[in-house]
This record gives sequence, C-alpha cells and structure tokens, in this order.
Amino acid sequence: MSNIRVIIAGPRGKMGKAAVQMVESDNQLELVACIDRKYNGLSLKDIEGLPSLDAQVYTDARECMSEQDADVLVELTTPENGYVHTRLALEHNIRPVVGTTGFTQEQLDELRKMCEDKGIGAVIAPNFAIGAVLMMQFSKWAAKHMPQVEIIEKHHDQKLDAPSGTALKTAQLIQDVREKQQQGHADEKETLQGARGADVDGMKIHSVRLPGLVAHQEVIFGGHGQTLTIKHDSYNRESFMSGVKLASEKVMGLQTLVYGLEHLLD
Ligand SMILES: NC(=O)c1ccc[n+]([C@@H]2O[C@H](COP(=O)([O-])OP(=O)(O)OC[C@H]3O[C@@H](n4cnc5c(N)ncnc54)[C@H](O)[C@@H]3O)[C@@H](O)[C@H]2O)c1
Ligand SMILES: O=C(O)C1=N[C@H](C(=O)O)CCC1
Repeated sequence: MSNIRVIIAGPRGKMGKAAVQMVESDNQLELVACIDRKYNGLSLKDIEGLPSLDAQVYTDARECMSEQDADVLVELTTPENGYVHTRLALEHNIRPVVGTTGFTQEQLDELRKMCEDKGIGAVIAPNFAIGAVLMMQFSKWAAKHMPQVEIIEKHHDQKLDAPSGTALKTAQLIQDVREKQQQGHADEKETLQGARGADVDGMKIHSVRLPGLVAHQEVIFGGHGQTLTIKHDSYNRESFMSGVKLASEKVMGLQTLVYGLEHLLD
C-alpha cells in the first residue's frame, strides 16, 4: 500500500511536535509539508527542536495545499486558524484530521456539508486519547441510569477555549440519553456569577485552567446515597498520538465527516 502523504499545521506547538515525531516514526504516514506562522521556505530540519526532516514549511496554507500532492491535513493550531485550514483542505480534496478544538456548531455543520458535497472524508476529534474516548462512552452509559451529572474538566493554562471540546462532546453524548432536567435546588441562586459553571440542559460544566495540568476530566454522577466518578487523565501529548495515527489512516476510507474517534474504533 502506498504511503499516506500528510501535511501538519502547527508543527512547533505542543501537539504539533508530538505529531511530527509520530509521523516520522510511522511506516505508513509520510510528512510532506508543514504549515507554520514562521519559517516560510525552510525545511523542517532547519527549525530548532524538530526532527531532521526534509518536509517544506509554508506560512501560506493555500499555497501549501496547492503545491503539495497531499492526502491528509493534520490540523493542530487554534480554533480560528484551524477552521480556515480545514475548509482549505476540503477545497483541495485533502482529508482533514482535526484535533483543534473550539469550532462552533455552525462551523461543524458547514464542514459536514462541505464533506457531503464533495464526497470526501474528515475526522474531527475533540480528544484523540483512547482512554478519553472510553471515558465519554462510559459516561453516556452511566447517564442512562444516573442522569444527575456534572462535568469537571481541567487543562493547562495555555488553553484558548473553554469549556474543552471533550467536555462539550461528553455533554452531547449524555444529552442523547437523558432529558433536560433541573439539577440542584429549584430556587438556587448564584451569589457569585459563574459559581455553578456553564449549563447544558441542566448539566453543569466546570473548567479549571492551571499550570502543571495537561488534559483531565471527571464526570460525576449523583444518586440516592451514592456518587459515581468516571475520570480520565492525559499526562503527556503522546497519549493522543495513536488516535491521530488511526484517524489519519481511517479518514482515507471515509466519504463523510466523522465527529469523535469512537466512530473509528472496532
Ligand atoms: N483532539 C485532541 O486530542 C487534542 C489534544 C490536545 C490539544 N488539542 C487541541 O489542539 C490545538 C493545539 O493544541 P496545542 O496544545 O498544541 O497548542 P499550542 O499553542 O502548543 O500550539 C499551537 C500551534 O499552532 C501554531 N499556529 C497558530 N496559528 C497558526 C497558523 N495560522 N498557521 C500555522 N500554525 C499556527 C502556533 O504557532 C503554535 O505553534 C488546540 O486547539 C487544542 O485544544 C486537541
Ligand atoms: O490541550 C488541549 O487544549 C486539549 N484540548 C482537548 C479539548 O479541548 O477537549 C482535549 C485534549 C487536550
């Protein structure tokens, strides 16, 4: 089978660096170019801290995608730029594998429509860590039986979006199996705004941002005389890389947009 030709957007970021390493050490994936904010025209090996690869760096994403005959874009930048890159990739028939979080529902709907119109696949996964995917699936199951639930997500303090994509996805999965409902006291009042967190159909989401954290989430279910906590921790960015690899391979066989890695697991 021929190699899958990959462009990585954001190669000097925390996730991008790990993705460059992963692609470099993989037999089936081949890094052909990167999209960065700096270093136009250099090759990756000229950039300090990155592996010695010949892949060319572009600051202009459109130019990169027009010049390079790529199969997959691995997008790991920021919500705003990530959306632009993902659209551009689809316009160039390059299949996006998107880890970047913070896209709005309208943006996701538009990207889904673009995929359908072009008959080309895309994977957008708010969390590529297998343990996090299982944590979300277990939470959906638990919510059927214990529908009173709150989500606490904790991330490093450089994160741009809140709540996390994982927390939103978890809430969506739980919405599939539980009715909107009042949680806490019906007459509850916040004496300090935001004290009860964000609200999704009565379900609360609390976002913690601190140095030292990577990516962590607890989903707490309450019942009569008992609680259940389903918890996942990512301690480093390598935890996401088997998911990025799987998505980069599986996207080649997709004709639609898939939102969440669970759709790619057997
Ligand atoms: N889906 C997952 O499993 C997962 C895991 C971790 C992080 N994330 C998400 O991935 C994204 C990146 O996270 P990170 O921790 O690596 O962030 P980071 O800030 O370390 O890296 C982002 C990189 O993007 C680069 N960048 C910004 N704008 C750009 C542009 N226009 N062109 C090219 N590069 C550009 C920045 O220079 C930076 O190097 C975030 O949205 C984060 O939420 C997702
Ligand atoms: O580091 C981040 O930023 C992460 N974001 C994802 C999210 O928003 O859910 C999860 C993994 C780490």
